[in-house]
Amino acid sequence: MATLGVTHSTQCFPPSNPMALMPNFHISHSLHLKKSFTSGLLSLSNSRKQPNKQFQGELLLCSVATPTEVTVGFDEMVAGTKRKYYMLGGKGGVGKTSCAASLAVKFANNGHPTLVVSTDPAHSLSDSFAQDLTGGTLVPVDGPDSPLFALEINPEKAREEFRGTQTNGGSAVKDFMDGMGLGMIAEQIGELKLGELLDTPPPGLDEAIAISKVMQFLESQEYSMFTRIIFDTAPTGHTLRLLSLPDFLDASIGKILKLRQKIDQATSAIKSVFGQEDKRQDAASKLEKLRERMIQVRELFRDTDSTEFIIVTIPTVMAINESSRLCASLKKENVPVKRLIVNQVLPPSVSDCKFCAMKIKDQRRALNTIPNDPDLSCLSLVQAPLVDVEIRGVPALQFLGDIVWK
Ligand SMILES: Nc1ncnc2c1ncn2[C@@H]1O[C@H](COP(=O)(O)OP(=O)(O)OP(=O)(O)O)[C@@H](O)[C@H]1O
Repeated sequence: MATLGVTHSTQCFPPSNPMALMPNFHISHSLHLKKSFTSGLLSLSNSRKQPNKQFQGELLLCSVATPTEVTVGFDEMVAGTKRKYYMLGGKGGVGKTSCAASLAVKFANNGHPTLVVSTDPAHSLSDSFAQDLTGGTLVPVDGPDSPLFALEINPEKAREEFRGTQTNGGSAVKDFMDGMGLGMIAEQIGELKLGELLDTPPPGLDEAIAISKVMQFLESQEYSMFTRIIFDTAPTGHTLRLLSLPDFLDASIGKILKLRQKIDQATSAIKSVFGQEDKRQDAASKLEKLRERMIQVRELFRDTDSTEFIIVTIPTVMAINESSRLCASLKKENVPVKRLIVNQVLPPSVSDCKFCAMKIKDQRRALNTIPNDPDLSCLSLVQAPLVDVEIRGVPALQFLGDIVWK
């Protein structure tokens, strides 16, 4: 079956020709979409009769400029059977889920048993795969050649465990100290933000716990088959908070535990009177566990051998600016980032639609800011076209994946 495809080049900035930022769309017969994903993609239905016709518009020939350039195509992503983690993040609504799901399908079709996980509280993986993935367990996705499983993890539910720690631990410590007349130490603990930590968990904690839960799953034999793990993360703000969270928690929990230890030692003779020893121990060990998990998440995010953070954006100045800030924060935190996906790029218009012409111009203007951006300019740029149907279901994701992941 001849179906539509769109080819484009993977780019690296700065370009030799900064104007050469419009995508080069080709029609190809190379895609074989399973089932019937044959709608008028890219409004190019007429061109189906003219395979290999190259569309109007400038070639996207942003050449490689830096001598340190690393090839970051799909070949590099797919190579090897050692487990790799890909985190996709960016502004809300830019297409993170569509890109994450399409990457998962592509890995699975290239022989990798793959797990795609959503840690965004507003899940859309189910919608993307057109399959019910709710329930917090691994669900097999029908269609790809190798096993593909998806998991929508409920970050709030994952936090319940920690909520338990907050309630038990908080009241146990407070009651205990009130009873002992240790108001001064209570104040000290207050300064250590114990109350804050226990009453209002810092932003990013939900997602960090969700990620650490997935990592726990993955340690078990049952899940050892997965060689590619993709995280569809929550929008940028959450990611930024998540990145700084482990250090904050590490320091706070560490101080809290140290102080508790001191209190426990000082009052060991009479603390059994309060009958809360078990509860306190439990709270302390949960806090300790939480700290260990946060350290694990921090290490995962910074592991250049196994992890890559991929920024997804759209060609608007606002989204690109936000991506730049995200990129700067990721770099500052030593999170490996090499790729920028610019999604929903309009194909050059063949009609005399004024709105389209204006929109294309506007997108081009936004795209032109990338080569001059100090943080984004060193990333490898991949452009994905805006298609004229919603990307839903495995055949559609396979189609998108073959465009984006080359
Ligand atoms: N290249 C594209 N062409 C056409 N539609 C697209 C494209 N990419 C994404 N979409 C559509 O845009 C909508 C939002 O996409 P998606 O859910 O992947 O974004 P998101 O960044 O994960 O959103 P959120 O931040 O809300 O989780 C969906 O309806 C999706 O089908």
